[in-house]
Amino acid sequence: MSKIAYLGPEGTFTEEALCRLEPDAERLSCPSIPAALEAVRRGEADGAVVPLENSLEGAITSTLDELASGEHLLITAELLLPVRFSLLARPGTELGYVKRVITHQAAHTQCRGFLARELPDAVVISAASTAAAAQEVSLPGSPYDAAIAAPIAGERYGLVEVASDIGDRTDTETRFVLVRRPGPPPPPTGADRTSLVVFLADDHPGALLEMLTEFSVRGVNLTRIESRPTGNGIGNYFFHFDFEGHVADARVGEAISGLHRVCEKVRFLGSYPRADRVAPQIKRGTTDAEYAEAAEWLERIRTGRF
Ligand SMILES: O=C(O)C(=O)C[C@]1(C(=O)O)C=C[C@@H](O)C=C1
Repeated sequence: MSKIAYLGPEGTFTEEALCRLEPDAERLSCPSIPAALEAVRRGEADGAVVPLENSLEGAITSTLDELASGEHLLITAELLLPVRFSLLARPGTELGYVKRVITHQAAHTQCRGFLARELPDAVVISAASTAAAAQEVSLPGSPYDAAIAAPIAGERYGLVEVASDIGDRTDTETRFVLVRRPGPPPPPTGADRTSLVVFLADDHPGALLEMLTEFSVRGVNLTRIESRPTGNGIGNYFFHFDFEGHVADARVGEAISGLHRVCEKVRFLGSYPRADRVAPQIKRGTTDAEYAEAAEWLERIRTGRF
Protein backbone atom coordinates (compact mmCIF):
# COMPACT_ATOMS: atom_id res chain seq x y z
CA MET A 1 0.00 0.00 0.00
CA SER A 2 1.41 3.43 -0.84
CA LYS A 3 1.94 5.98 1.93
CA ILE A 4 0.94 9.58 1.18
CA ALA A 5 1.90 12.57 3.35
CA TYR A 6 -0.46 15.50 3.93
CA LEU A 7 -0.88 18.67 5.96
CA GLY A 8 -2.51 17.35 9.13
CA PRO A 9 -3.78 16.65 11.66
CA GLU A 10 -6.87 14.61 10.71
CA GLY A 11 -9.72 16.75 9.41
CA THR A 12 -7.90 19.21 7.12
CA PHE A 13 -9.14 19.98 3.64
CA THR A 14 -5.87 18.47 2.45
CA GLU A 15 -6.77 15.15 4.09
CA GLU A 16 -10.12 15.21 2.30
CA ALA A 17 -8.33 15.88 -1.01
CA LEU A 18 -5.99 12.95 -0.30
CA CYS A 19 -8.94 10.62 0.45
CA ARG A 20 -10.44 11.50 -2.93
CA LEU A 21 -7.18 11.28 -4.89
CA GLU A 22 -5.80 8.09 -3.28
CA PRO A 23 -8.61 6.43 -1.33
CA ASP A 24 -6.60 3.28 -0.60
CA ALA A 25 -3.37 4.94 0.53
CA GLU A 26 -2.00 4.92 4.05
CA ARG A 27 -2.08 8.53 5.30
CA LEU A 28 0.91 10.23 6.96
CA SER A 29 -0.06 13.40 8.84
CA CYS A 30 2.60 16.17 8.75
CA PRO A 31 2.71 19.48 10.67
CA SER A 32 3.29 21.70 7.58
CA ILE A 33 3.40 21.73 3.78
CA PRO A 34 7.25 21.75 3.69
CA ALA A 35 7.28 18.79 6.13
CA ALA A 36 4.91 16.80 3.87
CA LEU A 37 7.12 17.46 0.83
CA GLU A 38 10.29 16.62 2.78
CA ALA A 39 8.76 13.29 3.80
CA VAL A 40 8.58 12.43 0.09
CA ARG A 41 12.11 13.68 -0.62
CA ARG A 42 13.49 11.61 2.26
CA GLY A 43 11.60 8.51 1.13
CA GLU A 44 9.39 8.35 4.26
CA ALA A 45 6.31 8.69 2.03
CA ASP A 46 5.64 7.69 -1.59
CA GLY A 47 3.86 10.96 -2.31
CA ALA A 48 2.29 14.05 -0.75
CA VAL A 49 -0.94 15.96 -1.31
CA VAL A 50 -0.53 19.75 -1.00
CA PRO A 51 -2.77 22.75 -1.77
CA LEU A 52 -1.54 24.80 -4.75
CA GLU A 53 -4.10 27.55 -5.31
CA ASN A 54 -7.47 28.79 -4.09
CA SER A 55 -10.11 30.32 -6.36
CA LEU A 56 -10.52 33.30 -4.00
CA GLU A 57 -7.10 33.77 -2.41
CA GLY A 58 -4.84 32.67 -5.26
CA ALA A 59 -1.52 30.88 -4.84
CA ILE A 60 -0.49 28.88 -1.78
CA THR A 61 2.97 30.40 -1.78
CA SER A 62 4.66 27.90 0.55
CA THR A 63 3.78 25.12 -1.91
CA LEU A 64 5.05 27.14 -4.91
CA ASP A 65 8.32 28.00 -3.18
CA GLU A 66 8.94 24.47 -1.90
CA LEU A 67 8.37 22.94 -5.35
CA ALA A 68 10.74 25.47 -6.95
CA SER A 69 13.68 24.63 -4.66
CA GLY A 70 15.31 21.57 -3.11
CA GLU A 71 15.28 18.15 -4.74
CA HIS A 72 12.95 17.75 -7.72
CA LEU A 73 9.40 16.57 -7.13
CA LEU A 74 6.85 15.73 -9.80
CA ILE A 75 3.13 16.57 -9.84
CA THR A 76 1.25 13.48 -11.03
CA ALA A 77 -2.41 14.39 -10.34
CA GLU A 78 -4.64 17.29 -9.34
CA LEU A 79 -8.03 17.71 -7.65
CA LEU A 80 -10.47 20.61 -7.27
CA LEU A 81 -12.10 20.55 -3.83
CA PRO A 82 -14.99 22.84 -2.81
CA VAL A 83 -14.10 24.47 0.53
CA ARG A 84 -16.83 25.29 3.06
CA PHE A 85 -15.95 26.73 6.46
CA SER A 86 -17.72 26.46 9.82
CA LEU A 87 -17.16 28.28 13.09
CA LEU A 88 -16.56 25.44 15.57
CA ALA A 89 -16.59 25.69 19.35
CA ARG A 90 -16.95 23.61 22.50
CA PRO A 91 -20.57 22.59 23.14
CA GLY A 92 -22.55 25.37 24.84
CA THR A 93 -20.59 28.28 23.27
CA GLU A 94 -22.75 31.14 21.93
CA LEU A 95 -21.66 33.22 18.93
CA GLY A 96 -21.75 36.43 21.01
CA TYR A 97 -19.25 34.92 23.48
CA VAL A 98 -16.54 34.27 20.85
CA LYS A 99 -13.59 36.65 21.36
CA ARG A 100 -10.57 34.57 20.29
CA VAL A 101 -10.70 32.66 17.01
CA ILE A 102 -7.98 30.37 15.68
CA THR A 103 -7.60 29.15 12.09
CA HIS A 104 -5.27 28.75 9.11
CA GLN A 105 -4.30 31.99 7.36
CA ALA A 106 -5.94 30.90 4.07
CA ALA A 107 -9.23 30.19 5.87
CA HIS A 108 -9.06 33.51 7.73
CA THR A 109 -8.78 35.49 4.51
CA GLN A 110 -11.67 33.52 2.94
CA CYS A 111 -13.96 34.36 5.90
CA ARG A 112 -13.11 38.07 6.29
CA GLY A 113 -16.69 39.21 5.58
CA PHE A 114 -18.23 36.95 8.25
CA LEU A 115 -15.61 37.98 10.84
CA ALA A 116 -16.11 41.71 10.14
CA ARG A 117 -19.91 41.37 10.26
CA GLU A 118 -20.47 38.92 13.12
CA LEU A 119 -17.30 39.09 15.22
CA PRO A 120 -15.82 42.57 14.63
CA ASP A 121 -14.01 42.59 17.99
CA ALA A 122 -12.63 39.05 17.83
CA VAL A 123 -8.88 38.46 17.63
CA VAL A 124 -7.90 35.90 14.97
CA ILE A 125 -4.80 33.78 15.63
CA SER A 126 -2.99 31.69 13.00
CA ALA A 127 -2.68 27.92 13.18
CA ALA A 128 -0.70 25.50 11.01
CA SER A 129 -3.95 24.18 9.51
CA THR A 130 -7.72 24.43 10.03
CA ALA A 131 -7.80 21.02 11.76
CA ALA A 132 -4.86 21.98 14.02
CA ALA A 133 -6.99 24.99 15.04
CA ALA A 134 -10.02 22.77 15.80
CA GLN A 135 -7.83 20.37 17.78
CA GLU A 136 -6.44 23.31 19.79
CA VAL A 137 -9.96 24.58 20.67
CA SER A 138 -10.94 21.09 21.86
CA LEU A 139 -8.11 20.93 24.43
CA PRO A 140 -9.15 21.47 28.06
CA GLY A 141 -8.21 25.01 29.12
CA SER A 142 -7.67 26.19 25.53
CA PRO A 143 -7.28 30.00 25.35
CA TYR A 144 -9.33 30.00 22.11
CA ASP A 145 -13.13 30.20 21.91
CA ALA A 146 -13.64 28.93 18.37
CA ALA A 147 -11.91 27.59 15.26
CA ILE A 148 -12.67 28.14 11.58
CA ALA A 149 -12.37 24.74 9.90
CA ALA A 150 -14.15 22.14 7.79
CA PRO A 151 -17.32 20.71 9.40
CA ILE A 152 -15.60 17.30 9.54
CA ALA A 153 -12.94 18.73 11.88
CA GLY A 154 -15.76 19.54 14.34
CA GLU A 155 -16.86 15.91 14.31
CA ARG A 156 -13.29 14.66 14.80
CA TYR A 157 -12.52 16.95 17.75
CA GLY A 158 -15.90 17.01 19.53
CA LEU A 159 -16.79 20.60 18.62
CA VAL A 160 -20.16 21.97 17.52
CA GLU A 161 -21.02 24.33 14.66
CA VAL A 162 -21.77 27.83 15.98
CA ALA A 163 -22.13 29.08 12.39
CA SER A 164 -21.87 27.22 9.09
CA ASP A 165 -20.90 28.15 5.53
CA ILE A 166 -19.15 31.31 6.71
CA GLY A 167 -16.88 31.77 3.68
CA ASP A 168 -17.18 35.05 1.75
CA ARG A 169 -18.29 33.01 -1.27
CA THR A 170 -20.08 29.68 -1.39
CA ASP A 171 -18.43 28.53 -4.63
CA THR A 172 -14.81 28.65 -3.45
CA GLU A 173 -12.55 25.76 -4.38
CA THR A 174 -8.94 24.83 -3.71
CA ARG A 175 -6.76 23.05 -6.22
CA PHE A 176 -4.65 20.28 -4.66
CA VAL A 177 -1.84 18.34 -6.29
CA LEU A 178 -0.33 14.92 -5.64
CA VAL A 179 3.47 14.99 -5.92
CA ARG A 180 5.90 12.11 -6.07
CA ARG A 181 9.64 11.63 -6.51
CA PRO A 182 10.74 12.14 -10.15
CA GLY A 183 9.90 9.49 -12.72
CA PRO A 184 8.14 9.35 -16.08
CA PRO A 185 5.01 11.55 -16.10
CA PRO A 186 1.60 9.86 -16.36
CA PRO A 187 0.68 9.21 -20.03
CA PRO A 188 -1.21 11.92 -21.98
CA THR A 189 -5.01 11.79 -21.72
CA GLY A 190 -5.90 14.56 -24.18
CA ALA A 191 -6.93 16.86 -21.29
CA ASP A 192 -3.69 17.48 -19.43
CA ARG A 193 -1.91 20.30 -17.65
CA THR A 194 1.83 20.97 -17.39
CA SER A 195 3.57 22.96 -14.63
CA LEU A 196 6.98 24.65 -14.83
CA VAL A 197 9.22 26.99 -12.86
CA VAL A 198 11.34 29.38 -14.91
CA PHE A 199 14.33 31.47 -13.78
CA LEU A 200 15.33 34.36 -16.06
CA ALA A 201 18.87 34.51 -17.48
CA ASP A 202 19.01 38.27 -16.80
CA ASP A 203 16.70 41.21 -16.30
CA HIS A 204 16.15 43.14 -19.54
CA PRO A 205 13.28 44.90 -21.34
CA GLY A 206 10.97 42.31 -22.87
CA ALA A 207 12.23 39.35 -20.77
CA LEU A 208 8.68 38.39 -19.75
CA LEU A 209 7.43 38.85 -23.30
CA GLU A 210 10.19 36.52 -24.58
CA MET A 211 9.00 33.77 -22.23
CA LEU A 212 5.36 34.29 -23.17
CA THR A 213 6.26 34.24 -26.87
CA GLU A 214 7.59 30.67 -26.54
CA PHE A 215 4.06 29.61 -25.54
CA SER A 216 2.14 31.95 -27.82
CA VAL A 217 3.80 30.99 -31.14
CA ARG A 218 3.12 27.29 -30.43
CA GLY A 219 -0.52 27.90 -29.50
CA VAL A 220 -0.02 26.79 -25.88
CA ASN A 221 -2.71 28.23 -23.60
CA LEU A 222 -1.52 29.35 -20.14
CA THR A 223 -3.83 28.59 -17.20
CA ARG A 224 -1.79 30.32 -14.45
CA ILE A 225 1.26 32.54 -14.17
CA GLU A 226 2.76 33.66 -10.89
CA SER A 227 5.90 35.59 -10.05
CA ARG A 228 7.70 34.78 -6.81
CA PRO A 229 10.69 36.59 -5.27
CA THR A 230 14.00 34.71 -5.55
CA GLY A 231 15.05 36.09 -2.15
CA ASN A 232 18.07 37.83 -3.76
CA GLY A 233 16.94 41.42 -3.14
CA ILE A 234 14.00 43.49 -4.31
CA GLY A 235 13.16 43.16 -8.01
CA ASN A 236 14.40 39.57 -8.52
CA TYR A 237 11.71 37.09 -9.44
CA PHE A 238 11.17 33.62 -10.81
CA PHE A 239 7.98 32.46 -12.52
CA HIS A 240 5.52 29.61 -12.13
CA PHE A 241 3.58 28.59 -15.24
CA ASP A 242 0.66 26.18 -15.63
CA PHE A 243 -0.54 25.54 -19.16
CA GLU A 244 -2.67 23.22 -21.25
CA GLY A 245 -1.13 20.13 -22.77
CA HIS A 246 1.36 17.36 -21.96
CA VAL A 247 5.15 17.32 -22.27
CA ALA A 248 4.65 14.52 -24.84
CA ASP A 249 2.78 16.97 -27.15
CA ALA A 250 5.06 18.41 -29.85
CA ARG A 251 3.92 22.02 -29.28
CA VAL A 252 4.51 21.75 -25.51
CA GLY A 253 7.91 20.09 -26.01
CA GLU A 254 8.95 22.85 -28.46
CA ALA A 255 7.74 25.62 -26.12
CA ILE A 256 9.60 24.33 -23.08
CA SER A 257 12.75 23.56 -25.11
CA GLY A 258 12.56 27.19 -26.29
CA LEU A 259 12.39 28.37 -22.68
CA HIS A 260 15.30 26.09 -21.78
CA ARG A 261 17.38 27.81 -24.51
CA VAL A 262 16.61 31.41 -23.50
CA CYS A 263 16.25 31.19 -19.71
CA GLU A 264 18.72 30.52 -16.92
CA LYS A 265 16.90 27.46 -15.59
CA VAL A 266 13.64 25.64 -16.26
CA ARG A 267 12.33 23.18 -13.67
CA PHE A 268 9.75 20.72 -15.01
CA LEU A 269 7.10 20.11 -12.34
CA GLY A 270 5.03 17.57 -14.26
CA SER A 271 2.32 16.84 -16.84
CA TYR A 272 -0.85 15.34 -15.38
CA PRO A 273 -4.58 14.91 -16.17
CA ARG A 274 -6.70 18.04 -15.60
CA ALA A 275 -9.26 17.66 -12.83
CA ASP A 276 -11.92 19.43 -14.93
CA ARG A 277 -11.15 17.20 -17.96
CA VAL A 278 -11.16 20.28 -20.28
CA ALA A 279 -9.33 19.46 -23.52
CA PRO A 280 -7.26 22.22 -25.16
CA GLN A 281 -8.31 23.90 -28.38
CA ILE A 282 -5.44 23.14 -30.72
CA LYS A 283 -4.59 25.95 -33.15
CA ARG A 284 -4.01 25.21 -36.82
CA GLY A 285 -0.35 24.35 -37.45
CA THR A 286 0.37 23.09 -33.91
CA THR A 287 -0.81 19.46 -33.95
CA ASP A 288 1.74 16.65 -33.48
CA ALA A 289 1.17 15.60 -37.12
CA GLU A 290 1.89 19.13 -38.38
CA TYR A 291 5.09 19.34 -36.30
CA ALA A 292 6.20 15.92 -37.65
CA GLU A 293 5.43 16.91 -41.25
CA ALA A 294 7.39 20.18 -40.85
CA ALA A 295 10.39 18.32 -39.39
CA GLU A 296 10.30 15.87 -42.32
CA TRP A 297 10.13 18.75 -44.83
CA LEU A 298 13.14 20.42 -43.16
CA GLU A 299 15.11 17.18 -43.32
CA ARG A 300 14.26 16.87 -47.04
CA ILE A 301 15.50 20.35 -47.95
CA ARG A 302 18.61 19.92 -45.79
CA THR A 303 19.49 16.76 -47.68
CA GLY A 304 18.63 18.15 -51.13
CA ARG A 305 15.46 16.06 -51.55
CA PHE A 306 13.07 18.68 -52.89
O1 LIG B 1 -5.85 23.94 6.73
C1 LIG B 1 -6.36 23.12 5.95
O2 LIG B 1 -7.38 22.47 6.21
C2 LIG B 1 -5.72 22.91 4.64
O3 LIG B 1 -5.88 21.86 4.08
C3 LIG B 1 -4.94 24.04 4.04
C4 LIG B 1 -5.79 25.00 3.21
C5 LIG B 1 -4.84 25.97 2.39
O4 LIG B 1 -3.64 25.99 2.58
O5 LIG B 1 -5.41 26.74 1.58
C6 LIG B 1 -6.61 24.27 2.26
C7 LIG B 1 -7.82 24.71 1.84
C8 LIG B 1 -8.43 25.92 2.40
O6 LIG B 1 -8.29 26.94 1.39
C9 LIG B 1 -7.79 26.38 3.65
C10 LIG B 1 -6.62 25.86 4.09
